Amino acid sequence: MKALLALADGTVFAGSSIGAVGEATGEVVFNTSMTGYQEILTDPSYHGEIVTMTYPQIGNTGINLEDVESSHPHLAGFVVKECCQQPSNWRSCQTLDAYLKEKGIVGIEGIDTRALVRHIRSRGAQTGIISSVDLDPARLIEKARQAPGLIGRDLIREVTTAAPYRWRETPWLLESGYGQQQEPARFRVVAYDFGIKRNILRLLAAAGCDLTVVPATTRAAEVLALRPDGVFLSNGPGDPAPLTYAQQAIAELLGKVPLFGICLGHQLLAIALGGSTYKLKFGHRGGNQPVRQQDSGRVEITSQNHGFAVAADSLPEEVRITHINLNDNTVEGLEHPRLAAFSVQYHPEASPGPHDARYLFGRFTALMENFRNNLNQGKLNA
Ligand SMILES: NC(=O)CC[C@H](N)C(=O)O
Repeated sequence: MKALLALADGTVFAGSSIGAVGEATGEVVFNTSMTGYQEILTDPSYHGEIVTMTYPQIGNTGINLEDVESSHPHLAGFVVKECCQQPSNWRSCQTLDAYLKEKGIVGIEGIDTRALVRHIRSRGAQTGIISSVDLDPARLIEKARQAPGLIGRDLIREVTTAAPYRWRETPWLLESGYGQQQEPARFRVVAYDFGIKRNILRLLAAAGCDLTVVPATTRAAEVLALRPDGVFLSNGPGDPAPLTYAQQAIAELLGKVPLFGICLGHQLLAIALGGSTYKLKFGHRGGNQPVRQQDSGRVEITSQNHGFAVAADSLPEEVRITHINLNDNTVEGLEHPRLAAFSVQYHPEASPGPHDARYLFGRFTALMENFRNNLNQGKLNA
């Protein structure tokens, strides 16, 4: 069945429908990961986005029941060059196409994804529409123009948990699959769910954190009432700027409890510290983004998925920029030593991607340990 992808600037690509028959609008972005499409589909940070995979064949290993980062796909639409109809993998139980159909995700294949990505890189990310029900280019371009962009919208309320829950699952092992936390946890951690990826929770559980996941709108006082040793600020979709309730909660937690943020959590922490964010031309999405640790000069290859970034010159003096992106020198990590808070723009949990940055989970537990010791010695008065 025929399908079209139309961009707000009037560019139209013709291809074939995959997944659900229908129409979907969102910001058209691209991800350069060669694999990991299941994790990408189910990463809640893609809510509101139409994701184009630059790797030409997607779906080769099918769909399994395990490699998911949340309960279901969140992205608005999916664009591939070729959707593999004969997957081969010992865990595969479904084709990508059947999965997208079952989950109601509209997709398109058979377009020149290289031309699309080059277009986005030169013109910038913009809204677009995939349709397999309306094939009139002019009408689709108009619908793409009418569709809301990402700026100024609160998307985290649409993906956050309705109620708090506990988490004990640990990372996947080849011999035994996902594990369960065994030893008594050393740290009580409250994790804000702005659209949290499960592998973050698994790695925190493996690092010895007793986890309570709370809705995005939870107030600081409610978090402190749980007497946490640390608070984690998750990844999530959309623009951090309009999320004033989350910024306020973080500002109230600063100095009272150690904080660790990833991606949207990093952006919200920066705003709570007095900084600001801006929209990148086309963002960073993929598994090979080089990031330099400013202290050691070491380079990590990182997994990333973001369209907004922290403005370096907006940060107050006490905030240290700890990591920078070597492709475009944007801020990739920061810390406020006195207030025991740090964050990264990239994804140390990978899923999918390299594991270079897993040390950050250990940094969080060390920070909590230190904070606790200082409290016990009556040293901390921040
Ligand atoms: N993965 C994320 O948390 C993304 C953060 C934010 N939504 C951005 O696009 O910049």
